[in-house]
Amino acid sequence: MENDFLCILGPSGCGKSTLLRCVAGYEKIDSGKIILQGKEVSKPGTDRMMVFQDFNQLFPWLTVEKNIDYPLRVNYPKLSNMQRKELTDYYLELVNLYNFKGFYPHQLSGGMKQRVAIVRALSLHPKLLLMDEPFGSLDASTRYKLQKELLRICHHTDVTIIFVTHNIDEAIILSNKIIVLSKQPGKIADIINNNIEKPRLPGIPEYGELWNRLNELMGLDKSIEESAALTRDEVI
Ligand SMILES: Nc1ncnc2c1ncn2[C@@H]1O[C@H](COP(=O)(O)OP(=O)(O)OP(=O)(O)O)[C@@H](O)[C@H]1O
Repeated sequence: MENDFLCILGPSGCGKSTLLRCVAGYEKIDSGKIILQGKEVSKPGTDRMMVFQDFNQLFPWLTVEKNIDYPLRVNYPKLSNMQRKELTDYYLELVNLYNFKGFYPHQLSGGMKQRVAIVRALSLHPKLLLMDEPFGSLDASTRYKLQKELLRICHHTDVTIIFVTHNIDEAIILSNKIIVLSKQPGKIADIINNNIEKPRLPGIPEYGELWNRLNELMGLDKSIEESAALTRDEVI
């Protein structure tokens, strides 16, 4: 489906990244098939672009602008310089980084690098944007800002996102649908439609109910209240 947001949620080591890498075409699968719009996936392609957790996925020797321009030049050689520039400018404006186009990756914050990586992937107009814990290395407040930013970006594209996370809150805040994997060996524990109205705030009763259900499906033992208390204690 176009413009869908699917989260793959599961505890550490259950095979979330492996599943995503299979969809990307990076891994050989032992059995079964991955079909995208009627075609079997057998190798990587620009119809499925990946964004990783690692901040160092940009080319360090190229400016922000050139980081977006280079894949466009390689994959769409018929685009003129002007067309590529228009596309690059459009995507940089989409993530409010136009003024940073001359910067090199080492001059950007982690959150800014991830935003460049997201629009670099989107500029190739993939059907699927595959995201492997892209905000996992960010502090809580930047992570929250980028989650909101990602939802905003989604409104401007027709891409479908498959987003891997082990963070229950992240899955609830972002997704329309959640595939829950159980502990290793990972099996699909359930597929859940997430229809909670946005903005999804932890105080809403449906939020707490879904949180506890996901937690139980993942085979974890803490309730949302215990988890919040733990976080408070850690902060104190
Ligand atoms: N279906 C599978 N068949 C064979 N090996 C698997 C399968 N799923 C996972 N593995 C192996 O299990 C290990 C952990 O998998 P993976 O990194 O995908 O887990 P994860 O859920 O993404 O973990 P984390 O959240 O800690 O990143 C890897 O070595 C991977 O090769």
